[in-house]
This record gives sequence, C-alpha cells and structure tokens, in this order.
Amino acid sequence: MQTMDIDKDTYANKPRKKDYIGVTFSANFQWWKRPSGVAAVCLGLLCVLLLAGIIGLSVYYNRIIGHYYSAERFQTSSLNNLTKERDQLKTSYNTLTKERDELQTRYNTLTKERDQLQTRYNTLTKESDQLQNRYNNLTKERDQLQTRYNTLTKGRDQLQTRYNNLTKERDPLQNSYNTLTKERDQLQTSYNNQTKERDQLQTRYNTLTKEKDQLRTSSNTLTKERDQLQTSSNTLTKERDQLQTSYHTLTKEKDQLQTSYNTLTKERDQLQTSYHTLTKEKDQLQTSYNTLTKERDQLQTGYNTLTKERDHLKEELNKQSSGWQKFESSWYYLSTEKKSWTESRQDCLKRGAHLVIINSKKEQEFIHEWSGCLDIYLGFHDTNTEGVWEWINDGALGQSSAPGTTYWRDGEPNDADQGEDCAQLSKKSLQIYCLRPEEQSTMVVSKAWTLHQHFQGFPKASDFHLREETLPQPRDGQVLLEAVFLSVDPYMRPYSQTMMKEGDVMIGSQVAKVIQSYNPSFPVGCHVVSDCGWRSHWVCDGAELTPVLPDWPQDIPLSLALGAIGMPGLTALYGLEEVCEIKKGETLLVNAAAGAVGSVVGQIAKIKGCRVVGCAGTDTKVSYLKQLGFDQVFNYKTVTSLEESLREAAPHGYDCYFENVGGKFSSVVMPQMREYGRIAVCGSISMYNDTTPQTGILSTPQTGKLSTPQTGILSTPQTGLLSTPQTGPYVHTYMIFKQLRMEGFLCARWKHKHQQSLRRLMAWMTEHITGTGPTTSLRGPHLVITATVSGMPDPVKTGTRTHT
Ligand SMILES: NC(=O)C1=CN([C@@H]2O[C@H](COP(=O)(O)OP(=O)(O)OC[C@H]3O[C@@H](n4cnc5c(N)ncnc54)[C@H](OP(=O)(O)O)[C@@H]3O)[C@@H](O)[C@H]2O)C=CC1
Ligand SMILES: CCCCCC(=O)/C=C/[C@H]1[C@H](O)CC(=O)[C@@H]1CCCCCCC(=O)O
Repeated sequence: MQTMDIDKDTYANKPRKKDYIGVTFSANFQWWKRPSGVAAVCLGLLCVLLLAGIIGLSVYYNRIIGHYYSAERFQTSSLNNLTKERDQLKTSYNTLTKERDELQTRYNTLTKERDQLQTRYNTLTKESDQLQNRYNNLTKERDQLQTRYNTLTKGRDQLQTRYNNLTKERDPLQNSYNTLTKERDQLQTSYNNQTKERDQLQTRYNTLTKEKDQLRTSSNTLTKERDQLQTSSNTLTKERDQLQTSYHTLTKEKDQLQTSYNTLTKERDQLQTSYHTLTKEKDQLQTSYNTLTKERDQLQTGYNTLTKERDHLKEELNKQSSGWQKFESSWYYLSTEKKSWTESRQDCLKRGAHLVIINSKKEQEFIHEWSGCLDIYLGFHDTNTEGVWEWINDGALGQSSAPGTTYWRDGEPNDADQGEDCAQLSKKSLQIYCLRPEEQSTMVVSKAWTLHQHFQGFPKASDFHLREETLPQPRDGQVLLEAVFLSVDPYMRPYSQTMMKEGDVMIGSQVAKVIQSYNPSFPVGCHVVSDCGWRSHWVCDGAELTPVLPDWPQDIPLSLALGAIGMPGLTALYGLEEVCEIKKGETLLVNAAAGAVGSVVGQIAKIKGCRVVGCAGTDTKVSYLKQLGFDQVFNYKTVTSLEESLREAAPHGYDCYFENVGGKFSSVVMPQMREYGRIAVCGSISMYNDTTPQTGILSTPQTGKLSTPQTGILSTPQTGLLSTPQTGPYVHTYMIFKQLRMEGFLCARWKHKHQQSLRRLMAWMTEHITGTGPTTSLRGPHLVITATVSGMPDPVKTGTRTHT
C-alpha cells in the first residue's frame, strides 16, 4: 500500500486512472493552502513588519541619542532634521495605520471568504465521502471483475494453449482424415460390391434355408414316425412278452382247470344225482309244509279271533266291574261325585271319555233310566259363542259328530241365571235345560317374571319384577298349563333388547304340564314345550305347543326337552350336519363346550368318529367334558396362551369350528383353521353384555360398507339392535387363503326336521342310558330351574345348568 499527497487540485482526491490498481489514496488536508490560512499568514507578516519598524525606530533613536551626546554641538542643527524625520515617521506611521486598516479590511474579507470556502469545503468533503464509498464499491466490483478477468484470462490462455495444441494435432489428423476419406471411398466401393455379392448370397441362402426347412420337416416327420414305430415296436414287444408269459400261465392254469374241471364234472355228476334225490325229498317236504302252513294259519286266525273275543270280553268285564254300562255300541259311566259341569268335563277327559252326547231318543231314555233318574250333565254347551249350542267333540271315543236334534224343555235355553252355558238332562222331565258351567270361580292366578327395565351389561335382580295375573277360563280347544321347568338362555340378553318393552313378561321356553284341557290333542297330564315365557301358568290353544315326545322314557329327565333333546340339542345337530357338514376323521373345535349346545356338539361329533377339542371356563367343566369323551379339553381362562393351547390340542389345525363365543376367541382360532375349513357361527355370547359401542369395521347389512371403521351397532334388518360390534382383527385374509366357509345359522331354519331330529337325539340318549350304544352316546346337562305354583325361582341366581 502506498500513501500519496494530494496534488494541487486539493479537492480532486479521485484515483488517477493509471494508478488505481492496488493503491489506496489518503486525503491529508494542508492548512496553509486554505484561504483562511493565507489571511493568517498575511496578518503575521504585517505584525512582523510593524515589529521590524519599531525595532528600526528604537535603533534610530539610540543612534540619535548617541549622536546627541557625541555631537552636542550639532544639537541645535539637527533639531530641525529630527523634526523633519519625526514628521516623516508620523507620515509613515499614518501610512502604516492606513495600510493596517486596509489589511484589517482585507483580513475580514478574507475571513468571510475563508468561511465560505470552509462551507464549500465541508460540502465537498461529504461529496468526497460519498465518492469514496462509491469508489470503494467500484473498487470491490472492480476487484471481482479483476478476479473474473484473471480467471477468464487464465481460461483463455489455457484454451489458447489447447487450441494451439489442437491446431498442431489437427494438421496430421487432417492428413490422416484425407487419407481415410480416400480409403473409405475405396471401401465404400468395395462394400457396395460386397453388398451386391451378399444379396446374391442371401437369396441363395434363403433358397437353401427353405430347402433345409423342408428337409427338416420331412426329417422330423420321419423321426416321429420312426419313434412311434419304435414305441409301437417296444409296446408290441412288451405285449408279446406279456402275452407269452400269460400264455404260459394260462396254459398252466388251463391244465390245472382241466384237471379241476374233470374232478368237478365228476363231483357235479355225483351232486346232480344227490340234487335229484334231494329235490324229490324237498318237493315232498314242501307239500307237507304247505299243508302244515295252511293248518297253522287257520289255527292262528282262530286263535286271533278267540284272543280278540277274550280281550273284548275281558274289557267289557273290566268296564262293567268298574261301573261302566254298555248301551248299543257305547259305554257309559256314572260319576256320583259332586262337580261343576266344567270339572265333570275334565273328569271325563281324564277317563279317556267325554260328557254324554245324545244321538237318539232311545239313548236319552236309557240314560235317564240307567242313571236312576238323576240330573245328568250333557256334552252340550254354548261356551264358544253365546247362543250357539253345540255338542262337544272331544273325540276321545272317535265320535266326530253330534245329532242335530235336541230335546229342550219348554222355554229353554233361557240363560235365566246369567252365564248359563251348558246343558243338563233333567231327572224329572227327561228334558234338557241350561245351567252355569261353574259352581264357583276357579280362576287361576299366574305368577310371571317381567322385564322391569332393559338390561345394561350383565342382568341383575332389579331388572326383573314378579307380578301376578289372573288367567281367563280356558275355552274349547284351549288348555291350562302349569310350568315344570323354565329355561334361561343366552339369546334372551340380546333378543330382550329388540323384542321386548319394559313391563313385558320375560321371553323363554318352558316344559309345562297340561292341567286343564279342552283340546283332545293335549290331554290333562301330558307335557308340552311352550314359548309362553317365565310364568307359572298359562292358557293357550294347541297351535303354539310342541308335545314332549309321547314315548319319553321315564328315566330321562323331562328338563332335557329344553336342553339336549330340545332346542339346544337341535342347534348342535344342525350346526354340525347342515352347516359344518362334518365328516368322520375330521378335527372339531367347540367353545362354551360345557354349555347346553356345546356339550351336545362335542358328543355328536364323537359319535360321528371325529376328534373333538373343547374349551370351557372352569376346571369342573373341563373334567365333565373329559367324562363325556372329548379328546382334548382345556380351561381357556387359566391357560397361559390360548393360541398355544389350541395349537397343542390340534397341531394340524381344525377342519370344523363350532362358534358359540365370538369376539377375541374367534380371532385366535381363525389362523389355525385348515384349508377348506367350515365355521358354524351359532352364537357370540362374549359380546352379548357389551355396553360401550366400539369402533370396528363391521358394517350394517343396509350400508354394505366393509372397510370404513364405524362406531355403531350391529343390527339385522328385522330386529335392529342386537349386539355391540368389536374392533378387528379382520378375518378376510384367512378366509380367502384357506378357502374357509363361515356360516351363521338359526336352528329354526330346519323346523321341518325337528320331530325326526328330536327322535335321533332321544335314540342317542337312550343308548347311553341303556348302555346299548357306543361309549360316546349322548348325555346332557339339564336345567335345575323348576317352577311351582306356589312360587317362582330367582332367575338371576338359579340361571345355571347341571349335568346328568
Ligand atoms: N344359532 C342358534 O340357533 C342358537 C344359538 N345359540 C347360541 O349358542 C351359544 C351357547 O348357548 P348355550 O349352550 O345354550 O348356552 P349356555 O348358557 O348353556 O352356556 C353358555 C356358556 O358360555 C360361556 N360364556 C358365557 N359368557 C362368556 C363370555 N363372556 N366369554 C366366553 N364364554 C362365555 C360360559 O361357559 P364357560 O364357563 O365355559 O365360559 C357359559 O356357561 C350362545 O352363544 C347362544 O346364543 C343357542 C341356541 C340356538
Ligand atoms: C346376536 C344374537 C345371537 C343369538 C343366537 C341365539 O342364541 C339364537 C337363538 C334362537 C334359536 O335359533 C331358536 C330360538 O328359540 C332362539 C330365538 C328365540 C327368539 C325369541 C322368542 C321369543 C318368544 O318366545 O316369543
């Protein structure tokens, strides 16, 4: 770096064009070159002049004094001179004073000028600073440009060098290019010649190829023909060899057969002889057999006739001895017990009879006389429609019609005492009059459990309410039922939500006894299954009733009509046979296995020769299932891993899965299904008490959405809310890759098969009881809830099942 003094042009501290590279200018301002400085210098000079004048004068006066003393004599002469000089000095003093004043004026002028100059200087200084900044910026730009310039210069130099080198290289290349061009032209010429030759060759080649292909085709054809011939030859050779072998074998066999044939011919001849002898004997025997058979049949017919006559006579004797009287083809019994018409009607039904129906005047007279002229209730009433009198047709003795004639007393029927709905034969007049069927009210009061409030989560005692209701008198065709066993089933939890309103009697099936009957299909004392709910008594007509199998063995508990030989047993059977289509040798998994359905599922599968794995929630249930013959059982609540336990129980997986539980359990089973497995979705009990709706992908049948997570409830189109859906995992992948079939079902689908299916279940059960069946014949848990007329059980506390 170099510092330079500014030149005469004080303000132009601009860089000089040629010197600016790498140089920084410094503007050092010099005071004496400013106007104010000049003025100051002038003033100084004036002061110096004045001082010099004063010094000159003092020197002059010293000289004069000296001269005075030395030349006292000249004192007087020189006085004049001195006066002159003084005057001259005065004059020059005045002149100097004037000059000083002028100088002062000029000084002031100069001071002003200096101030103006100072202002201008300041302005210029600012401009200079701005210029300096611009200069600095330009310097930077310049430096950058310089750098770029340098770089470009270098690049240019390198390019120049390369250009020079290339120029050097280009020349020999140009030469060789020229040479090559020449050569290429020559080559092009020869290429063209060659191409022509190649085309000619190609044409020849194509011709040859065609000829070759034709030859190859012929060769292949020939090869095939040869191979076929070879194969035929080999086959023929083999066949020939086999035939040769067979021929030898056959020859041997023929020889052996010939020998046997000869032997057999001999034996046949001997047998033929004996056959003829035997045929003769047989014919003789047949003749005597036919004669004997005829004699036996005649004897049998005689025997049967005699037996019938004997039985008839015996029956008549019995009837007569027990108070029955015969008139024409009918029997009559006279009960002397005092009863109402209704009670008498019941009494007749119990005896397998009915109140008397009068078919003729003769019969009426017989009854009157034989009864000893008593009042006799007749089977004649208008209980069904007031004023329409009809003969009862209980059908107990096969009578299907009653006479159209009646022998009413004059003025009858008159309904004199309100409610006269039945008829009596008067002991006095031998005429019929009407009277009330009841002497006193025998109205039945039923006890019924109602749904006090809809269940929230697990049902509790306060959700139920026990109430009494008076039942109407059963009418013609109706029966009065008394509950014997009530059923508490899982479906009640979800179905109550949709089918019931608060205050309704709880839904449910029961085994009931018929205690009054005006319906011949359900005589008093028989048992039926009724869907009348949790009530002690009920009046209904037969249409709603299912008779308990008529030949129900005494040693099988009737409660099983609500279990293994009832709806749960049917569900088990249909789930296995109709849905799973289970086959011998297959492996089955069933959960809730100790329940009414599950226990029958496992046992039927064993009867069918399957391997059965069952899960239950207590060790007692596990032991019970082992007793029933299940192959593998475990307590799903205490195992460390459900997945591992399922795998250990059936390492090769499950062919069939009878699903009662749903929820997480089924997600664990799904991966362990075998290819083409079948899943019978019977129930999903683990979800019935859910209270909080969960987010899941389950969709409603209406929307058909499958994959969008929804918060909501699973519903059926018919019933609405049924259950609370759960979150995945989702089964589709397993179903697709294992090609599974998963089918939900309700037992009622096969209603048309119920009777025959109940008989099959009963047969399996009987085999177990009698010990005549296979070791795995059916046993069943049965209900312990019994209802009595006096009181109803607590449905929450007693809702359990025990086992036979
Ligand atoms: N589709 C149809 O037509 C029919 C379907 N069903 C269904 O079959 C299934 C079984 O009915 P059924 O045998 O009569 O019932 P049960 O009342 O005889 O047995 C039910 C058993 O399920 C188990 N269980 C109860 N709650 C749960 C739970 N949260 N998680 C897992 N297991 C539970 C219990 O056994 P454990 O102690 O072993 O856990 C309980 O004892 C039910 O889902 C029912 O809805 C029934 C009849 C007809
Ligand atoms: C999500 C709920 C699944 C319930 C499955 C279940 O347990 C079904 C049981 C039915 C079985 O198929 C036959 C029945 O009797 C059960 C239904 C009962 C319906 C209520 C009847 C009401 C009444 O008695 O009037």
